[in-house]
Amino acid sequence: MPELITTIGFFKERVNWTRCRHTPGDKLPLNVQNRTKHFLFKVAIEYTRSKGDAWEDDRRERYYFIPCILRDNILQSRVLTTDDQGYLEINFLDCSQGKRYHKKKVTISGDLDICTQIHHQIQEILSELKRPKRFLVFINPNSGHKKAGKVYGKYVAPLYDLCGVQTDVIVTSHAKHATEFLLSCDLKGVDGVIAVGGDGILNEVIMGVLKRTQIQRQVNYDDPNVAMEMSNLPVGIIPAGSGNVIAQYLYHTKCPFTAAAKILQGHTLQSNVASVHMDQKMSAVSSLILGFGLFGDMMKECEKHRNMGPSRYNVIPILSMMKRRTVDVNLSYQPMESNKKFRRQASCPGHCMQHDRLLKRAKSTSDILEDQEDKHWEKISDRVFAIDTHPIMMTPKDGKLGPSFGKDHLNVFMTGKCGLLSHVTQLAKVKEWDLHCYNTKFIREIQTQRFKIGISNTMKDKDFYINCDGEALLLTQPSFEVRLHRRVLTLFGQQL
Ligand SMILES: Nc1ncnc2c1ncn2[C@@H]1O[C@H](COP(=O)(O)OP(=O)(O)OP(=O)(O)O)[C@@H](O)[C@H]1O
Repeated sequence: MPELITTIGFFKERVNWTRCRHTPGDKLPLNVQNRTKHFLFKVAIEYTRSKGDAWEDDRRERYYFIPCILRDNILQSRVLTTDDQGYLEINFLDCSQGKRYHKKKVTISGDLDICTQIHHQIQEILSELKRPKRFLVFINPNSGHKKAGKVYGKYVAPLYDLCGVQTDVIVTSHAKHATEFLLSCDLKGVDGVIAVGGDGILNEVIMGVLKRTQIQRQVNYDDPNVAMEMSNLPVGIIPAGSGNVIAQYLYHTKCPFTAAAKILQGHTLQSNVASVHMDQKMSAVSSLILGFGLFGDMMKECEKHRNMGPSRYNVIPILSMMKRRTVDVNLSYQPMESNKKFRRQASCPGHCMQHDRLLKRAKSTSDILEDQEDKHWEKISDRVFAIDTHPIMMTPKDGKLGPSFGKDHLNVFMTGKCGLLSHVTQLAKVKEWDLHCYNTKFIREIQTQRFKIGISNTMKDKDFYINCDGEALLLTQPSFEVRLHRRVLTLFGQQL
């Protein structure tokens, strides 16, 4: 048995830590108030911390601080006995130190019946929480530092074992293995799919889950005119890759234990994806970033240097910037209402900043604002370095840009001609998620749910790439189409 300290705990406030008084010899009262957001103890407890603590030796007549366990943070409990004495061990998630979770254990000692009663109440709470019980897990041994398997073994498997969660683990043997597997496997009884690795393996899982849903519901996902249906099988990511951007968005940290715990807690949100269509096929889906031009080239270079590990992302982008090239593109898009309003404002006689900006743009580019044949598409021809969009939109939050899931449109950013220094400065601001990072004269912003990009005839013999969630996708024809599918993807995680 662990060493125990006898205290009486009074937990009345909605705080993580609260004051409790030691009263030796008091009979253990049972009062577990668990019906609200917090799991509150009002019991005499004997308490140990998993890490040593200064007050461990001091057993009498003083105040102690004991964690109050949030209902959502209970992991597991069990009753232990020695003669007439009962011990109740509760494992829980401590989130008192920032955004990361830590596993902690509290041991309550006292009358066996009372311990058993509390244990049953905890089991009741756990069943009310309706947490996932079984996961299908894909580990990409090639991700990041090639340690995804170790990460899973160290941080995830022990937690799920402790909580009695069943896992079917597949270590991928080749690229696209996860997608292929998900299209044909039996998912009966599976409450969620977990990718262990980077954004690339997550993308493969998402592709598999979404395609499977469309096939089951007879939706022709290859046709960009057709909206995809929602997949309600949640997908989670244990960060073990190089970038781990989506994990940061969903769990607010790149800590694999925290990600595993948050997936276990079972909170989900609906997210968007953008489909990429070429050659009458859906070539890819993006749930994070879609970048044509500079970011496509950059990702192609990064892939060539995969042997450098995650440090490739520090070096290769600089080299790619030095070699940046422009592309002559024809972009067609279906404008959102806000774009139409923007156009109306420009045609009115009043003076405003938007008015001025649009007039300048009309003079300097060959915008064709209204396609007579199909009035729902507008066209722009321009020479650009990059065209990017983010299915998880970045919106203002606490003085920076932060992720927003499930928005009703895509913001498409076209980076036009600009000096190298200005471009580098702007990208540095994007990296910092500065509020004004796209607010510069060489970037044009369009709001749309669908757009097409065509490369001008003079450049058709060159290779171009799309950065799709960190993977480089080669253009197999000189044009492609992108369509937003709103809230079709269920992800484990929470909006900040
Ligand atoms: N067994 C495998 N062998 C080789 N490649 C694989 C295997 N399993 C998956 N892949 C591919 O590895 C690529 C990269 O994986 P992943 O994104 O997980 O790691 P990463 O690139 O290091 O991380 P990040 O995307 O966060 O930068 C994916 O495109 C995936 O197709």
